[in-house]
Amino acid sequence: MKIVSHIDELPVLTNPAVTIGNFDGVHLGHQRIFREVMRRRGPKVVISFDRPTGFWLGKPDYRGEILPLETKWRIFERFGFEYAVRLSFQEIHSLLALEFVLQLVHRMKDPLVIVGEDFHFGRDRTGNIHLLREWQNRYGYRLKVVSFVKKAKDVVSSTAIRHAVAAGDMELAAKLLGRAYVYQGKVFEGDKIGQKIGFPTINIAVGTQVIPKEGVYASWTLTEDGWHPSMSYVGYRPTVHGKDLRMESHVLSGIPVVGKTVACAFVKKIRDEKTFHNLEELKKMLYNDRVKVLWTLRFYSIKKTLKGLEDRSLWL
Ligand SMILES: Cc1cc2nc3c(=O)[nH]c(=O)nc-3n(C[C@H](O)[C@H](O)[C@H](O)COP(=O)(O)O)c2cc1C
Ligand SMILES: Nc1ncnc2c1ncn2[C@@H]1O[C@H](COP(=O)(O)OP(=O)(O)OP(=O)(O)O)[C@@H](O)[C@H]1O
Repeated sequence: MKIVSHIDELPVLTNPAVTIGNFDGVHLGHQRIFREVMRRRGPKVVISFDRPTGFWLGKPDYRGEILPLETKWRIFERFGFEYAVRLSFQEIHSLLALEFVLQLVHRMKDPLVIVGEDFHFGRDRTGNIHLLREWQNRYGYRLKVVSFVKKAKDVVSSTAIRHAVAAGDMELAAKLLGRAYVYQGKVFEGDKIGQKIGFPTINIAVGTQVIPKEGVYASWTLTEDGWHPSMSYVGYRPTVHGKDLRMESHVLSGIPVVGKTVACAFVKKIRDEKTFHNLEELKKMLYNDRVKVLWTLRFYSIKKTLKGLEDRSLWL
C-alpha cells in the first residue's frame, strides 16, 4: 500500500473506489464499507487522518485512540487498499466540503465514493451524503452509501467502543469491534515487587489509546516471541501506595519476556481493583485470579480473540 500525505500526491487514478473517514478501530461498520470497496475492480483508496478528529477537536467524550496509530494503517493494507492518503487534521479541518470534493475529482477519473449513512466531512461537518448525492453529476463521481451496521440494540461506532473500553466492558467492545481491544505500549522497569511475590509483571507505558477501567483482566500479551496467555492489571496499586496509573501484565507461563514494546489484548474483566492489607493477601488473590483467567481463556484462543488479526507485525 502506498501512503501519501496529500490527495494530489496520488497518481491520476481511473475508476478508483474511495472511502473517507477516521476509521479508528476499523470496527464492524468500517469493515462493511471496506468490503464494499474491495468488491470493486479499480484502484482501492482510503483517505483517513493521522489521529481521530475527536482528539484534535478536544471532544469531551474522546478518551483516546482505539487502535495504536500505526496499526490502523497496517490494517488498511491488510484489507487490500492499494493507496492511503494520510491527511493531517490541521490541513483538512478548514477545507470547505466543496473544496474537498474538487481535490478528489482533480486526481481521480470517475471515482466511486463509498461511505456510511452518517458520513460528514468538510469545515464544521457541513458536507454529508445528501450534498454528495446532489453534486454527483456536476462534479463527475458516483456515490455508494453503505447502510448502518447495528448489533442488536447497540450502535456500532468508535465512540461507543471507547466508552465500553473505559467502562471495562471488554465483551461489548469486542462485539462492536469484531475482535478484542488491544493496547500497545513501551515496556518500562517497575519496582520489582511483583517478582518478590512470584508474579513478575511487564509494565506497559501509558500512551494515547483509551485506557481500560481499573481492574484485573483475562488477556493475551504479545511480545517478540508471540502471544502469551496473561492476566493484566490497570490501576493505581493502592496496596503498595502507588501514585500513578499503571498497566501491568503477568504472563501466566512465567516465560521471560523480551521486547521493548508489547501489546495486550483485553478479553474480559474478572474483578475490580482492591486494596489489600499486605502483599501476602494480594498474592493469595493473584492465585485465585490465575485460576479464573485460565478458565476464561479456555473459551478464547488468540485466533478467536483477534479474528485473523493476530500477526505480530500488525501490533508491534
Ligand atoms: C493480575 C494482577 C492483579 C493485581 N491486582 C491488584 C489489586 O487489586 N490491588 C493492588 O493494589 N494491586 C494490584 N496489582 C498490582 C500489584 O500491586 C503490582 O503488580 C505489584 O505492586 C508489582 O509492581 P511492580 O511490577 O512495579 O513491582 C495487581 C497486579 C496483577 C498482575
Ligand atoms: N455502524 C456503522 N455502519 C456503517 N458505516 C459506519 C458505521 N459507523 C461508521 N460508519 C461509517 O464509517 C465511515 C468513517 O466514520 P468514522 O470513523 O467517523 O466512524 P464512527 O465509528 O461513527 O466514529 P465516531 O463514533 O467517532 O463518530 C463513515 O463513512 C461512517 O458513515
